[in-house]
Amino acid sequence: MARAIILMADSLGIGAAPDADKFGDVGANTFAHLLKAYSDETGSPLSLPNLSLLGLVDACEAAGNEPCLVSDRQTPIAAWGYAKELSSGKDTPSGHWEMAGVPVLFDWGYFPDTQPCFPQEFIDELIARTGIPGILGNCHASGTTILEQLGEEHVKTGKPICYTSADSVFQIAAHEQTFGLEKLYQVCEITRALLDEMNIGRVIARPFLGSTNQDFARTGNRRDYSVLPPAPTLLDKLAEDGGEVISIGKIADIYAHQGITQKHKAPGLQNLLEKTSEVMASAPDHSLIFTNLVDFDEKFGHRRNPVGYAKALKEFDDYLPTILKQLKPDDVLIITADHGCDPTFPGTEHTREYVPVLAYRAGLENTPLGERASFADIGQTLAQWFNLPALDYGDGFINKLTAPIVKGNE
Ligand SMILES: O=P(O)(O)O[C@H]1O[C@H](CO)[C@@H](O)[C@H]1O
Ligand SMILES: [Mn+2]
Ligand SMILES: [Mn+2]
Repeated sequence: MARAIILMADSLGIGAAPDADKFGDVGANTFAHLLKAYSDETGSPLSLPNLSLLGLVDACEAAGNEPCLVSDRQTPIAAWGYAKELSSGKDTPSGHWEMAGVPVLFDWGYFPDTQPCFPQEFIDELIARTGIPGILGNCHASGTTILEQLGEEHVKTGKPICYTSADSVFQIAAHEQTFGLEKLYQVCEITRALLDEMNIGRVIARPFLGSTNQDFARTGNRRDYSVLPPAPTLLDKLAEDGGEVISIGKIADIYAHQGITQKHKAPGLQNLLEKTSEVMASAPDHSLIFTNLVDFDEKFGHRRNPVGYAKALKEFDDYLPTILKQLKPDDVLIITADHGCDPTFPGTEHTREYVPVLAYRAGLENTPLGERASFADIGQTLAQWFNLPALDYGDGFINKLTAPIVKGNE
Protein backbone atom coordinates (compact mmCIF):
# COMPACT_ATOMS: atom_id res chain seq x y z
CA MET A 1 0.00 0.00 0.00
CA ALA A 2 1.14 3.47 -0.86
CA ARG A 3 1.73 6.77 0.88
CA ALA A 4 1.99 10.29 -0.52
CA ILE A 5 3.63 13.40 0.85
CA ILE A 6 2.66 16.82 -0.50
CA LEU A 7 4.81 19.84 0.26
CA MET A 8 2.74 22.87 -0.74
CA ALA A 9 5.23 25.69 -1.20
CA ASP A 10 2.71 28.47 -0.64
CA SER A 11 3.00 31.07 -3.44
CA LEU A 12 5.89 29.47 -5.39
CA GLY A 13 4.63 30.41 -8.87
CA ILE A 14 6.85 29.72 -11.87
CA GLY A 15 5.64 32.12 -14.56
CA ALA A 16 2.60 34.16 -15.59
CA ALA A 17 -0.40 32.00 -16.45
CA PRO A 18 -2.02 32.33 -19.89
CA ASP A 19 -4.90 34.29 -18.28
CA ALA A 20 -2.60 36.55 -16.19
CA ASP A 21 -3.85 39.59 -18.14
CA LYS A 22 -7.27 39.23 -16.46
CA PHE A 23 -5.55 39.67 -13.09
CA GLY A 24 -3.10 42.44 -14.03
CA ASP A 25 -0.27 39.94 -13.60
CA VAL A 26 1.37 39.76 -17.03
CA GLY A 27 5.11 39.29 -16.55
CA ALA A 28 4.95 37.84 -13.03
CA ASN A 29 7.32 34.98 -12.23
CA THR A 30 7.86 34.42 -8.52
CA PHE A 31 10.68 31.88 -8.77
CA ALA A 32 12.69 33.35 -11.66
CA HIS A 33 12.46 36.89 -10.27
CA LEU A 34 13.48 36.08 -6.72
CA LEU A 35 16.48 34.22 -8.12
CA LYS A 36 17.45 37.26 -10.16
CA ALA A 37 17.04 39.59 -7.17
CA TYR A 38 19.20 37.30 -5.05
CA SER A 39 21.90 37.11 -7.70
CA ASP A 40 21.85 40.90 -8.21
CA GLU A 41 22.16 41.56 -4.49
CA THR A 42 24.75 38.95 -3.54
CA GLY A 43 26.71 38.77 -6.79
CA SER A 44 26.29 35.00 -7.07
CA PRO A 45 23.40 32.74 -8.03
CA LEU A 46 21.47 30.77 -5.44
CA SER A 47 22.45 27.12 -5.10
CA LEU A 48 19.37 24.86 -5.15
CA PRO A 49 20.69 21.41 -6.07
CA ASN A 50 17.86 19.39 -4.54
CA LEU A 51 14.96 21.41 -5.92
CA SER A 52 16.66 21.34 -9.28
CA LEU A 53 17.06 17.54 -9.03
CA LEU A 54 13.30 17.41 -8.50
CA GLY A 55 12.73 19.46 -11.65
CA LEU A 56 11.83 22.91 -10.30
CA VAL A 57 14.32 24.80 -12.46
CA ASP A 58 13.39 22.91 -15.63
CA ALA A 59 9.68 23.38 -14.90
CA CYS A 60 10.08 27.12 -14.37
CA GLU A 61 12.09 27.61 -17.54
CA ALA A 62 9.56 25.59 -19.52
CA ALA A 63 6.59 27.48 -18.06
CA GLY A 64 7.93 30.99 -17.87
CA ASN A 65 10.35 31.19 -20.72
CA GLU A 66 12.79 33.12 -18.51
CA PRO A 67 16.20 31.94 -17.34
CA CYS A 68 16.50 30.73 -13.75
CA LEU A 69 19.75 31.93 -12.20
CA VAL A 70 20.84 29.01 -10.04
CA SER A 71 24.15 27.34 -9.41
CA ASP A 72 24.60 23.58 -8.96
CA ARG A 73 21.88 22.87 -11.49
CA GLN A 74 21.13 19.15 -11.85
CA THR A 75 19.38 16.99 -14.43
CA PRO A 76 16.02 16.04 -12.85
CA ILE A 77 15.43 12.58 -11.41
CA ALA A 78 11.71 13.21 -11.06
CA ALA A 79 8.55 13.82 -13.07
CA TRP A 80 8.18 17.55 -13.54
CA GLY A 81 5.76 19.89 -15.26
CA TYR A 82 3.75 23.06 -14.76
CA ALA A 83 0.04 23.55 -14.23
CA LYS A 84 -2.36 26.37 -14.91
CA GLU A 85 -5.36 27.10 -12.74
CA LEU A 86 -8.99 26.51 -13.71
CA SER A 87 -10.38 28.27 -10.64
CA SER A 88 -11.67 31.82 -10.99
CA GLY A 89 -9.44 33.23 -8.20
CA LYS A 90 -5.74 33.21 -7.34
CA ASP A 91 -6.29 32.66 -3.63
CA THR A 92 -5.09 29.96 -1.25
CA PRO A 93 -8.29 27.90 -0.87
CA SER A 94 -8.91 27.87 -4.64
CA GLY A 95 -5.39 26.60 -5.31
CA HIS A 96 -5.49 23.96 -2.59
CA TRP A 97 -8.99 22.71 -3.39
CA GLU A 98 -8.30 22.56 -7.12
CA MET A 99 -5.14 20.56 -6.48
CA ALA A 100 -7.36 18.11 -4.55
CA GLY A 101 -9.80 17.78 -7.46
CA VAL A 102 -12.29 20.59 -6.70
CA PRO A 103 -11.64 23.76 -8.71
CA VAL A 104 -13.58 26.85 -7.63
CA LEU A 105 -15.54 27.73 -10.75
CA PHE A 106 -17.90 30.24 -9.11
CA ASP A 107 -16.91 33.80 -8.19
CA TRP A 108 -16.12 34.53 -4.57
CA GLY A 109 -17.49 37.65 -2.90
CA TYR A 110 -14.91 40.44 -2.70
CA PHE A 111 -14.82 43.77 -0.88
CA PRO A 112 -14.26 46.83 -3.09
CA ASP A 113 -10.98 48.72 -2.83
CA THR A 114 -12.66 51.79 -1.32
CA GLN A 115 -12.55 53.30 2.14
CA PRO A 116 -14.65 52.17 3.92
CA CYS A 117 -14.69 48.84 2.12
CA PHE A 118 -17.13 46.87 4.32
CA PRO A 119 -20.92 47.36 4.14
CA GLN A 120 -22.10 49.42 7.15
CA GLU A 121 -25.02 47.06 7.89
CA PHE A 122 -22.63 44.15 8.24
CA ILE A 123 -20.32 46.11 10.55
CA ASP A 124 -23.31 47.20 12.68
CA GLU A 125 -24.39 43.56 12.97
CA LEU A 126 -20.86 42.48 13.84
CA ILE A 127 -20.65 45.07 16.62
CA ALA A 128 -24.10 44.11 17.94
CA ARG A 129 -23.31 40.37 18.02
CA THR A 130 -19.79 40.56 19.45
CA GLY A 131 -19.99 43.56 21.77
CA ILE A 132 -16.78 45.09 20.36
CA PRO A 133 -16.68 48.90 20.65
CA GLY A 134 -16.25 49.41 16.87
CA ILE A 135 -13.63 48.55 14.27
CA LEU A 136 -10.47 50.16 12.90
CA GLY A 137 -9.15 49.82 9.37
CA ASN A 138 -12.11 49.07 7.12
CA CYS A 139 -9.84 49.12 4.05
CA HIS A 140 -7.56 47.08 1.81
CA ALA A 141 -4.16 46.76 3.47
CA SER A 142 -0.98 44.81 3.96
CA GLY A 143 -1.22 43.08 7.35
CA THR A 144 2.12 44.31 8.66
CA THR A 145 1.76 47.90 7.45
CA ILE A 146 -1.66 48.27 9.06
CA LEU A 147 -0.24 47.20 12.43
CA GLU A 148 2.29 50.03 12.22
CA GLN A 149 -0.53 52.44 11.45
CA LEU A 150 -3.25 51.30 13.83
CA GLY A 151 -1.70 48.96 16.42
CA GLU A 152 -1.46 51.54 19.19
CA GLU A 153 -4.97 52.84 18.58
CA HIS A 154 -6.26 49.27 18.76
CA VAL A 155 -4.57 48.72 22.14
CA LYS A 156 -5.99 52.03 23.42
CA THR A 157 -9.57 51.58 22.17
CA GLY A 158 -10.08 47.79 22.10
CA LYS A 159 -11.40 48.09 18.53
CA PRO A 160 -10.06 45.23 16.35
CA ILE A 161 -8.33 46.11 13.08
CA CYS A 162 -10.39 44.76 10.18
CA TYR A 163 -9.00 44.75 6.65
CA THR A 164 -9.08 42.85 3.39
CA SER A 165 -7.13 42.38 0.15
CA ALA A 166 -7.76 41.38 -3.46
CA ASP A 167 -8.57 37.92 -2.03
CA SER A 168 -11.96 36.95 -0.71
CA VAL A 169 -10.96 37.52 2.92
CA PHE A 170 -11.97 39.41 6.06
CA GLN A 171 -8.93 39.69 8.34
CA ILE A 172 -9.13 40.66 12.00
CA ALA A 173 -5.95 41.75 13.77
CA ALA A 174 -6.01 42.08 17.56
CA HIS A 175 -3.47 42.11 20.38
CA GLU A 176 -3.11 38.70 22.02
CA GLN A 177 -2.89 40.15 25.53
CA THR A 178 -4.86 43.38 25.62
CA PHE A 179 -7.71 42.08 23.45
CA GLY A 180 -7.18 38.38 24.17
CA LEU A 181 -6.56 35.45 21.85
CA GLU A 182 -9.70 33.49 22.73
CA LYS A 183 -11.84 36.60 22.33
CA LEU A 184 -10.30 37.17 18.89
CA TYR A 185 -11.17 33.60 17.88
CA GLN A 186 -14.74 34.05 19.14
CA VAL A 187 -15.14 37.28 17.17
CA CYS A 188 -13.84 35.46 14.07
CA GLU A 189 -16.34 32.64 14.48
CA ILE A 190 -19.25 35.06 14.73
CA THR A 191 -17.91 36.97 11.72
CA ARG A 192 -17.58 33.74 9.73
CA ALA A 193 -21.28 33.03 10.13
CA LEU A 194 -22.21 36.59 9.13
CA LEU A 195 -20.12 36.49 5.96
CA ASP A 196 -21.42 33.21 4.53
CA GLU A 197 -24.19 35.00 2.65
CA MET A 198 -21.66 37.37 1.04
CA ASN A 199 -19.72 34.33 -0.18
CA ILE A 200 -16.47 35.44 1.49
CA GLY A 201 -13.94 32.59 1.36
CA ARG A 202 -12.12 33.14 4.63
CA VAL A 203 -12.09 35.03 7.90
CA ILE A 204 -8.55 35.15 9.28
CA ALA A 205 -7.55 35.80 12.89
CA ARG A 206 -4.30 37.79 12.95
CA PRO A 207 -3.13 37.98 16.56
CA PHE A 208 -0.09 40.07 17.38
CA LEU A 209 2.11 41.10 20.29
CA GLY A 210 4.27 44.14 21.12
CA SER A 211 3.76 47.52 22.67
CA THR A 212 4.39 50.25 20.09
CA ASN A 213 3.72 50.80 16.40
CA GLN A 214 7.42 50.10 15.83
CA ASP A 215 7.52 46.65 17.45
CA PHE A 216 4.15 45.01 16.89
CA ALA A 217 4.67 41.56 15.38
CA ARG A 218 2.20 38.88 14.33
CA THR A 219 2.41 35.61 16.23
CA GLY A 220 2.08 32.00 15.05
CA ASN A 221 -1.49 31.84 16.39
CA ARG A 222 -3.09 32.84 13.10
CA ARG A 223 -6.27 30.90 12.44
CA ASP A 224 -8.18 30.67 9.14
CA TYR A 225 -11.94 30.14 9.08
CA SER A 226 -12.77 28.87 5.62
CA VAL A 227 -16.10 28.04 4.03
CA LEU A 228 -16.52 24.38 3.16
CA PRO A 229 -15.09 23.23 -0.18
CA PRO A 230 -18.01 23.03 -2.68
CA ALA A 231 -17.63 19.25 -3.16
CA PRO A 232 -15.74 16.39 -1.49
CA THR A 233 -12.01 16.60 -2.20
CA LEU A 234 -9.32 13.94 -2.49
CA LEU A 235 -8.86 14.31 1.27
CA ASP A 236 -12.48 13.37 2.01
CA LYS A 237 -12.27 10.43 -0.36
CA LEU A 238 -9.09 9.04 1.15
CA ALA A 239 -10.36 9.49 4.71
CA GLU A 240 -13.64 7.72 3.77
CA ASP A 241 -11.59 4.88 2.32
CA GLY A 242 -9.93 4.37 5.70
CA GLY A 243 -6.75 6.29 4.89
CA GLU A 244 -4.98 8.73 7.15
CA VAL A 245 -5.00 12.36 6.05
CA ILE A 246 -2.42 14.17 8.12
CA SER A 247 -2.44 17.96 8.07
CA ILE A 248 0.75 19.82 8.91
CA GLY A 249 0.47 23.59 9.27
CA LYS A 250 -2.60 25.36 7.96
CA ILE A 251 -3.88 22.57 5.66
CA ALA A 252 -6.71 21.61 8.03
CA ASP A 253 -7.90 25.23 8.24
CA ILE A 254 -7.80 25.63 4.44
CA TYR A 255 -9.97 22.56 3.88
CA ALA A 256 -12.33 23.69 6.69
CA HIS A 257 -11.24 20.56 8.63
CA GLN A 258 -12.96 18.29 6.06
CA GLY A 259 -11.37 14.90 5.38
CA ILE A 260 -8.59 15.40 7.93
CA THR A 261 -7.79 12.58 10.36
CA GLN A 262 -4.79 14.13 12.18
CA LYS A 263 -3.58 17.71 12.62
CA HIS A 264 -0.22 19.11 13.61
CA LYS A 265 0.76 22.77 13.80
CA ALA A 266 4.33 24.02 13.86
CA PRO A 267 5.66 27.59 13.76
CA GLY A 268 7.96 28.51 10.86
CA LEU A 269 9.50 26.77 7.88
CA GLN A 270 12.11 24.68 9.69
CA ASN A 271 9.62 23.40 12.28
CA LEU A 272 7.09 22.52 9.57
CA LEU A 273 9.72 20.52 7.71
CA GLU A 274 10.86 18.78 10.89
CA LYS A 275 7.27 17.94 11.79
CA THR A 276 6.79 16.48 8.29
CA SER A 277 9.86 14.30 8.73
CA GLU A 278 8.71 13.18 12.17
CA VAL A 279 5.25 12.25 10.85
CA MET A 280 6.76 10.42 7.85
CA ALA A 281 8.69 8.17 10.23
CA SER A 282 5.50 6.65 11.64
CA ALA A 283 2.61 7.30 9.20
CA PRO A 284 1.00 4.01 8.12
CA ASP A 285 0.39 2.86 4.55
CA HIS A 286 -2.57 4.58 2.84
CA SER A 287 -1.56 7.93 4.38
CA LEU A 288 -1.45 11.36 2.84
CA ILE A 289 0.94 13.66 4.67
CA PHE A 290 0.10 17.17 3.56
CA THR A 291 2.19 20.17 4.62
CA ASN A 292 1.67 23.83 3.78
CA LEU A 293 4.86 25.92 3.87
CA VAL A 294 3.26 29.29 4.53
CA ASP A 295 6.37 31.41 5.19
CA PHE A 296 7.19 31.77 1.48
CA ASP A 297 3.92 33.62 1.01
CA GLU A 298 3.31 35.32 4.32
CA LYS A 299 6.82 36.39 5.31
CA PHE A 300 8.35 37.03 1.89
CA GLY A 301 5.90 37.08 -1.04
CA HIS A 302 3.36 39.53 0.42
CA ARG A 303 6.17 41.46 2.08
CA ARG A 304 7.86 41.87 -1.32
CA ASN A 305 11.14 40.53 0.02
CA PRO A 306 12.73 38.51 -2.81
CA VAL A 307 16.06 37.94 -1.08
CA GLY A 308 14.35 36.68 2.07
CA TYR A 309 12.26 34.39 -0.15
CA ALA A 310 15.43 33.08 -1.80
CA LYS A 311 17.07 32.33 1.55
CA ALA A 312 13.94 30.50 2.72
CA LEU A 313 14.01 28.41 -0.47
CA LYS A 314 17.64 27.56 0.28
CA GLU A 315 16.59 26.40 3.77
CA PHE A 316 13.92 24.24 2.11
CA ASP A 317 16.44 22.86 -0.38
CA ASP A 318 18.90 22.04 2.43
CA TYR A 319 16.22 20.07 4.26
CA LEU A 320 15.02 18.04 1.27
CA PRO A 321 17.63 15.25 1.51
CA THR A 322 16.27 14.40 4.97
CA ILE A 323 12.78 13.94 3.47
CA LEU A 324 14.05 12.09 0.39
CA LYS A 325 15.99 9.60 2.52
CA GLN A 326 12.83 8.73 4.43
CA LEU A 327 10.81 7.83 1.34
CA LYS A 328 9.82 4.18 1.07
CA PRO A 329 9.58 2.48 -2.36
CA ASP A 330 5.80 3.03 -2.51
CA ASP A 331 5.91 6.66 -1.39
CA VAL A 332 5.49 9.53 -3.78
CA LEU A 333 6.60 13.06 -2.91
CA ILE A 334 4.79 15.96 -4.58
CA ILE A 335 6.05 19.53 -4.49
CA THR A 336 3.69 22.17 -5.81
CA ALA A 337 2.20 25.61 -5.05
CA ASP A 338 -1.24 27.19 -4.77
CA HIS A 339 -0.65 30.47 -6.68
CA GLY A 340 2.17 32.95 -7.20
CA CYS A 341 3.20 35.96 -5.10
CA ASP A 342 5.99 37.57 -7.09
CA PRO A 343 8.04 39.53 -4.54
CA THR A 344 9.33 41.87 -7.25
CA PHE A 345 5.87 42.76 -8.57
CA PRO A 346 4.02 46.04 -7.73
CA GLY A 347 1.60 45.91 -4.78
CA THR A 348 1.44 43.14 -2.17
CA GLU A 349 -1.02 40.69 -3.71
CA HIS A 350 -0.81 37.18 -5.14
CA THR A 351 0.03 36.77 -8.84
CA ARG A 352 -1.74 34.49 -11.33
CA GLU A 353 0.94 32.00 -12.29
CA TYR A 354 1.67 28.48 -13.35
CA VAL A 355 2.61 26.28 -10.41
CA PRO A 356 5.25 23.55 -10.39
CA VAL A 357 4.11 19.93 -10.52
CA LEU A 358 7.05 17.90 -9.22
CA ALA A 359 6.60 14.23 -8.40
CA TYR A 360 9.44 12.14 -7.05
CA ARG A 361 9.64 8.45 -6.46
CA ALA A 362 12.87 6.54 -5.89
CA GLY A 363 14.31 5.35 -9.18
CA LEU A 364 12.59 7.76 -11.55
CA GLU A 365 14.47 9.13 -14.51
CA ASN A 366 14.11 12.63 -15.95
CA THR A 367 10.35 12.61 -16.81
CA PRO A 368 8.84 15.76 -18.33
CA LEU A 369 5.09 16.09 -17.75
CA GLY A 370 4.62 19.20 -19.89
CA GLU A 371 1.88 21.77 -19.37
CA ARG A 372 -1.01 20.54 -17.23
CA ALA A 373 -4.48 22.01 -17.78
CA SER A 374 -5.37 22.09 -14.07
CA PHE A 375 -3.81 21.78 -10.63
CA ALA A 376 -6.32 18.89 -10.31
CA ASP A 377 -3.96 16.66 -12.30
CA ILE A 378 -2.12 16.19 -9.00
CA GLY A 379 -5.26 15.15 -7.10
CA GLN A 380 -6.28 12.79 -9.90
CA THR A 381 -2.83 11.19 -9.88
CA LEU A 382 -3.04 10.71 -6.13
CA ALA A 383 -6.55 9.22 -6.42
CA GLN A 384 -4.95 6.68 -8.78
CA TRP A 385 -2.02 6.24 -6.42
CA PHE A 386 -4.37 5.41 -3.53
CA ASN A 387 -6.70 3.25 -5.68
CA LEU A 388 -9.65 5.58 -5.14
CA PRO A 389 -12.46 6.21 -7.65
CA ALA A 390 -11.55 8.87 -10.22
CA LEU A 391 -12.09 12.51 -9.21
CA ASP A 392 -14.37 14.73 -11.35
CA TYR A 393 -11.45 16.92 -12.48
CA GLY A 394 -7.88 16.28 -13.48
CA ASP A 395 -5.88 14.18 -15.87
CA GLY A 396 -3.77 11.76 -13.85
CA PHE A 397 -0.18 10.96 -14.77
CA ILE A 398 0.33 7.83 -12.71
CA ASN A 399 1.61 6.06 -15.81
CA LYS A 400 4.69 8.28 -15.51
CA LEU A 401 5.34 7.15 -11.93
CA THR A 402 4.75 3.42 -11.98
CA ALA A 403 7.96 1.99 -13.32
CA PRO A 404 10.80 3.02 -11.05
CA ILE A 405 14.19 1.53 -11.75
CA VAL A 406 15.08 -0.47 -8.67
CA LYS A 407 18.71 0.03 -7.75
CA GLY A 408 20.78 -2.96 -8.85
CA ASN A 409 18.21 -4.09 -11.43
CA GLU A 410 18.99 -1.47 -14.06
O1 LIG B 1 -0.97 41.21 4.25
P1 LIG B 1 -1.41 39.96 4.93
O2 LIG B 1 -2.19 40.22 6.21
O3 LIG B 1 -0.27 38.99 5.16
O4 LIG B 1 -2.50 39.31 3.99
C1 LIG B 1 -2.31 38.30 3.07
O5 LIG B 1 -2.79 37.13 3.63
C2 LIG B 1 -4.08 36.88 3.16
C3 LIG B 1 -4.37 35.43 3.24
O6 LIG B 1 -3.44 34.64 2.55
C4 LIG B 1 -4.10 37.40 1.76
O7 LIG B 1 -5.37 37.78 1.39
C5 LIG B 1 -3.09 38.50 1.78
O8 LIG B 1 -3.66 39.74 1.69
MN1 LIG C 1 -1.45 30.62 -0.48
MN1 LIG D 1 -1.14 34.85 0.55
